[in-house]
Amino acid sequence: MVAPPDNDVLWARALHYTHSDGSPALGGVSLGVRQGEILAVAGPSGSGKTTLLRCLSGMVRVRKGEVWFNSAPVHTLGPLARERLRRDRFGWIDPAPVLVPELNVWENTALPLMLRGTSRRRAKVAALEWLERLDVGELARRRPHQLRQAERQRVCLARALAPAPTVLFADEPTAPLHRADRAHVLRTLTTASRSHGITVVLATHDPETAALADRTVALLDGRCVKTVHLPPAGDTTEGRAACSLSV
Ligand SMILES: Nc1ncnc2c1ncn2[C@@H]1O[C@H](COP(=O)(O)OP(=O)(O)OP(=O)(O)O)[C@@H](O)[C@H]1O
Repeated sequence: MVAPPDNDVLWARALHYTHSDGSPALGGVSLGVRQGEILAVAGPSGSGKTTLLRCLSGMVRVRKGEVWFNSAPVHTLGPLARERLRRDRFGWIDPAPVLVPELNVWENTALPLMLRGTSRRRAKVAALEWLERLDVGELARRRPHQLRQAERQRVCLARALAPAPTVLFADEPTAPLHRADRAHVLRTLTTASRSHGITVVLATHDPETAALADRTVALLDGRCVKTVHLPPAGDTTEGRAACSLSV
């Protein structure tokens, strides 16, 4: 077993995954994600994006292949160790906003921090800061059922960012949003990632969303078909769109 290159925070080699009913999902995916990078995983519906994120984050154990986080072999960890890794180092955003209905907005946002051992007081401060950044600070005392879908998704984003995860996995995070909300949420996600050095693995089938990433890995039928490298973030939008291919 050979450890991954030092500059990759996350690294996968020859990942295979077949669902319990026999449906094939990944057929030998290899990739590396650098510290602080925003990597888009693009591809049509059913291409394996969600499954890849679930394997990389340790949510499911890969059937064949390797996943490394820094120098830790995630593929050999047991369920408890993977759970701890997800709690302490990773964040996750689902396509549909899922919040605890009995807790108000700031309590939902503070929850991952408190699970990590942060005091309720400090977790509340961090939660309120992130809710403000996402323009939902005034909703802090409301319950999830009192919010619009787009507001709930912003709360989910605040909840994922508040603990400053090393890697944030975002599975179609703007799927339930209108165009204007989508742009705002994506801007917040990319700005937060760059200012806090958070690595983001972003599954999307939307080319506009993928264009915000530093690099895109395209999947088709569970296999990587190409990698698109974009110029550094300081370049113009036109420059970023003119990407190079390294198949
Ligand atoms: N729980 C499951 N049981 C069986 N097959 C599944 C399951 N989840 C996904 N699949 C199948 O695995 C393949 C990959 O699915 P996956 O959800 O990873 O793709 P995706 O690119 O994220 O798609 P989408 O954009 O629609 O979410 C598809 O063929 C899908 O039908």
